[in-house]
Amino acid sequence: MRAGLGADVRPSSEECVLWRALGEVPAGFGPSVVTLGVFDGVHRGHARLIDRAVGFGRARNLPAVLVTFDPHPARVLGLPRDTAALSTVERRADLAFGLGIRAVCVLPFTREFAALSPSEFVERALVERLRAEAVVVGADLTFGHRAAGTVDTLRELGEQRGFTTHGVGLLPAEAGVRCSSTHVRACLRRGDVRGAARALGRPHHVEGTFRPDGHGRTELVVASGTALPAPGRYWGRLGGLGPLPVWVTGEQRVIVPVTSVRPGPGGIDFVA
Ligand SMILES: Cc1cc2nc3c(=O)[nH]c(=O)nc-3n(C[C@H](O)[C@H](O)[C@H](O)COP(=O)(O)O)c2cc1C
Ligand SMILES: Nc1ncnc2c1ncn2[C@@H]1O[C@H](COP(=O)(O)OP(=O)(O)OP(=O)(O)O)[C@@H](O)[C@H]1O
Repeated sequence: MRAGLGADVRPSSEECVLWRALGEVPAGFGPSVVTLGVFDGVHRGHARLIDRAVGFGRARNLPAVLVTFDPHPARVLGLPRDTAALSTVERRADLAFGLGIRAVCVLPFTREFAALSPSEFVERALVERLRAEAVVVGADLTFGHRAAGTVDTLRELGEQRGFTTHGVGLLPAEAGVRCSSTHVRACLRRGDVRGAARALGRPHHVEGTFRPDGHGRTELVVASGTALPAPGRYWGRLGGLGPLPVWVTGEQRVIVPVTSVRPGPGGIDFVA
């Protein structure tokens, strides 16, 4: 994050910032246009929403801010859903910056945070800190305690607190299927990396640490909780290499049959 985005000072055109809590938003920041949700993977549906927010921001000369929750709310609340991470928070932010977002604000999602009512959340995050003038969300957004807030709730609160609310129609991934992080995770679970790429708008990318595997090959070790395709053989791109055949094992590892990969942090794009 870079400092100095306060007191009605607009960021310069290259400047993008990542705040890891509401408390990191500089006093006096805003006004702004905000888009809201988890945004794991930043798929094509998310990109539609971000485009809309960035467009509003440009038209009003306001920075577009993406508010995201981490970890995934369903994981924190123990809901029976696959919440394997499609992207780290840093990658999520970089993808959003690439689409024109100027600031990403990560809200650590805890049980205590989940207990905030829709109006408390709106007041603390959108009004006090970000001074939202417009809020752009998908038509199915829910927020606040017991997921009680909807786009209509947001619209009512906005009318009272001085921001406009814009619900964006949901983009399908393919006929009859909404483009969602859940859909991408389901594609990966069945090894359909092409389906995942169609929804994401790019190949699924997995980050981790490369190291020699002791058998004349290289392995990428990924953190638990990361969404990997089902165990099996795929085509991957890494660094300047590929596509190469790669093997996903059941132990959060991807085997690459070459030794020329530099050990250390890196990632693989699953292209087929
Ligand atoms: C302040 C706040 C409190 C929340 N509390 C709950 C909750 O009690 N139960 C729940 O299932 N989800 C809760 N959520 C999660 C939302 O319902 C929703 O999953 C999240 O905001 C992501 O939005 P989306 O998946 O609808 O795009 C809360 C979200 C926020 C911002
Ligand atoms: N297909 C879509 N088209 C337009 N907006 C979307 C689409 N999917 C999600 N959104 C919106 O993007 C924001 C972020 O949503 P979120 O990350 O919760 O999406 P998701 O893909 O449904 O995630 P998950 O499947 O993990 O619940 C929300 O405002 C949501 O309404």
